[in-house]
Amino acid sequence: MDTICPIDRKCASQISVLLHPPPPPQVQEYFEELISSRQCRGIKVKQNGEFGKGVYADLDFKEGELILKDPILVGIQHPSNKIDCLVCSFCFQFIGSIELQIGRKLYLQSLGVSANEACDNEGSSKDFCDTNSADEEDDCYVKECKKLGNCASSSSSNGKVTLPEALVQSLMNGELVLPHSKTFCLPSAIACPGGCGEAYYCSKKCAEADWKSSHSLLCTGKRSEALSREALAKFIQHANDTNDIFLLAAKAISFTILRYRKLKAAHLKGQNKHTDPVELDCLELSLLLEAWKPLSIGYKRKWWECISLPDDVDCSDETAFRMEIRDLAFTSLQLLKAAIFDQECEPLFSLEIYGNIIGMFELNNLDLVVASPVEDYFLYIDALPYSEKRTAEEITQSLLDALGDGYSVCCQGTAFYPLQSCMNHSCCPNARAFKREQDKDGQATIVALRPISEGEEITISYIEEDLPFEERQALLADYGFRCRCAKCIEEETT
Ligand SMILES: C[S@@+](CC[C@H](N)C(=O)[O-])C[C@H]1O[C@@H](n2cnc3c(N)ncnc32)[C@H](O)[C@@H]1O
Repeated sequence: MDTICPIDRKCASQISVLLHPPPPPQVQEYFEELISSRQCRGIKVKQNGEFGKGVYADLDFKEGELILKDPILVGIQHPSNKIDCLVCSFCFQFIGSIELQIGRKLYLQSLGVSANEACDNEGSSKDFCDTNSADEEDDCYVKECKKLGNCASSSSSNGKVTLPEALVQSLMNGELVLPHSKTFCLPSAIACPGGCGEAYYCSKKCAEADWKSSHSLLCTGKRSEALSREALAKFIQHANDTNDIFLLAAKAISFTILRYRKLKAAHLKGQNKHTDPVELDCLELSLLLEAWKPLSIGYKRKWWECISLPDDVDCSDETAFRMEIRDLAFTSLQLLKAAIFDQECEPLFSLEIYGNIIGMFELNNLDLVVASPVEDYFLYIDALPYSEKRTAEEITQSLLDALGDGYSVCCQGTAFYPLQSCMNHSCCPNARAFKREQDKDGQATIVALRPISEGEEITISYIEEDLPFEERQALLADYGFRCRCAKCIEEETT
């Protein structure tokens, strides 16, 4: 395949500007605004530390204290995890009800839907589910669930106990209310306003925010703003078959295009529409740079250059391996281009930018994890006083047996967090990403591991920090660097 990307050459100068971080005062201003909009107190981003940017304490923190809650800039739930957990496609909190979570999973299980098959449903269109009623939303979800099942193989031999279909249906449609489930109330599932039947939300606010942020271009439903829904379905299918990081890259590109369009509309409002073509080019580039700013801040390298060599690839095959990764990215990019290309944002469709976006995720992303309320529910039942527990278990035990180990699967994905991604690594960190009892969505939550004094750098560990020195360095090679924290420097020299 010819992997020369014509846009790389055509837009070389714009690409170079996009890949150059904005000047320090602009970066500083961006972070100050971001920090003031977050649930955090006393942190600042400094740009010229030993390892480039870093986050520093602006106040003293006590051990266990919350340092930062960082909302996601772009994130995805892994497609294979969608069978296990129904979560809001914007904030990633669990939605529906305990009954729906369990029923949906048992239903898909009974159809033999495997993780990969669950991803194959992308692109199928579905009537718009325009309703506010929780019951109707759930019913609408049941239909979608059936469709997910229909396109999967129907071999239901998964070794788990199967329950009567009517019981599973009654869990999904809300007819069966499980004992004590009201203690674990979840927001109703609201269908995507574009009608894709793929995205669900915890609230209209999240549905609108996702639509405006990126989903309007990436929705496969009737109201999609994509150039071609068929092309979009092909792009999604390719990502599901190869690497779901392409779905996240598509979100980053859609996010930038939509921001660009909004900025341009605001700029042109009330202005002379007949701007000189040269002026218009300059204007478009400066608006694109502004739209791209939240992503320009992230530390970047090209994906095929920074990805570490898998164990099963011999060193002598390294060049071929990196070329293969580059080819794969190029194929994905061509599919995305056919689906959502925007001439005014052409540089975003260069292989150079696509590779850097994915490389940025590779080097900066944090695992997106949200604990399952279904696990909490079964633990709660287990902890009830003896007679209450026995009564409840007359209904719940068969469900637990049918779910098997899968009852506790949490929401899993990957996300880019604008402030957390500025935190440097230390093998002796003073903070960590840690979800507390009350943290029910996908935001990154950073808490102090020990007292931190004003002025100290806030560091987290990207890996299991208690491993021996060489193992730590090997793991950090996946993040593209050799650790030079105090602990590593000391251990290297002794
Ligand atoms: C997630 S970014 C952290 C923010 C980054 N310093 C920046 O300027 O954007 C991770 C990158 O920071 C640098 N880094 C972080 N911790 C480090 C450490 N302990 N030793 C050496 N380099 C480190 C590496 O270049 C790494 O790839």
